[in-house]
Amino acid sequence: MTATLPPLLLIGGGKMGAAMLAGWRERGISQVVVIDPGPDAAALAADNITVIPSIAALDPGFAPRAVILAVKPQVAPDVIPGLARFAGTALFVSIMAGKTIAFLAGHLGPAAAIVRAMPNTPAAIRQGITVACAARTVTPDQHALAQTLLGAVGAVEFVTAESLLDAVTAVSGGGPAYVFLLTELLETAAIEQGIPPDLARRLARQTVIGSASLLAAGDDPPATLRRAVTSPKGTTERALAVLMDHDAWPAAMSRAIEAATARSRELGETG
Ligand SMILES: NC(=O)C1=CN([C@@H]2O[C@H](COP(=O)(O)OP(=O)(O)OC[C@H]3O[C@@H](n4cnc5c(N)ncnc54)[C@H](O)[C@@H]3O)[C@@H](O)[C@H]2O)C=CC1
Ligand SMILES: O=C(O)[C@@H]1CCC=N1
Repeated sequence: MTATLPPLLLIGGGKMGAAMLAGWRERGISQVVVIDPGPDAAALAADNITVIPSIAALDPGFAPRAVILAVKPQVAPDVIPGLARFAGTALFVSIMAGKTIAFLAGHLGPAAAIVRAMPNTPAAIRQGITVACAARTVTPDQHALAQTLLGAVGAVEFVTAESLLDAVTAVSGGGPAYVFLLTELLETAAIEQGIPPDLARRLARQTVIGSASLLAAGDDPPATLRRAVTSPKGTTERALAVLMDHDAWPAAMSRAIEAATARSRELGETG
């Protein structure tokens, strides 16, 4: 495959790092070095992909055009200072929850070109959505590179207000977890009503898969699709009266998103 991506340095080859790496491979990579000390990281090695345990093992001649930070926010203070030498030449893309552009610039220097981004796990099948915010130091070419790198795993939206990233982290960053919890709860409730566990699992799973596919298949808003299920005086209406009670799902979802947004801000300040 013709390489379309320049040399890249990926810090952290865990769930999100590996998902992005897979997306980049589809685009055609020239060279990617992955730094990850974890026992599973070696499995990421492939043509044009080298895995090393620490920056100390990096070939001093390697000149990445972008450094992608995909470690946990708590690890950031240990790894970022060692990357400052690339700040004059490389774009930095961080997907770490909470960690602000100012925090990164504090370690990399005020001239560093930094994009803070928040993807989500459907990135693993190129169905993710990422919201990104670029520092003023990012050049148009680097902006385009960030779009390409993040766009390799799904849709990308750039925003100018970085403060939105905390709420985005709560909504779409963590969002898949809420959908999976819904699937788990549906299965449990099915079993409570006497449905055999195997069938309960398949019902819950395929209902979520089918519903998401229906959403993807057209332009109808979710409320329209919901109403299409809800026959007047029927069964769904009874269930929705419970779930849509103000103190039930609407309040719980608001509280959940508020709590996650606050935690993202906290991660920015402490870790
Ligand atoms: N999991 C998710 O749904 C999402 C996670 N994120 C963010 O992505 C980042 C990574 O999260 P995950 O991939 O879920 O975590 P993960 O735990 O799967 O991956 C983190 C990787 O970093 C490696 N690592 C640990 N110390 C290191 C070091 N000193 N140098 C290099 N690598 C090191 C670990 O071995 C591991 O492979 C986090 O900052 C998280 O906030 C962003 C969007 C969604
Ligand atoms: O839970 C977390 O902190 C990360 C950020 C969004 C999804 N997972």
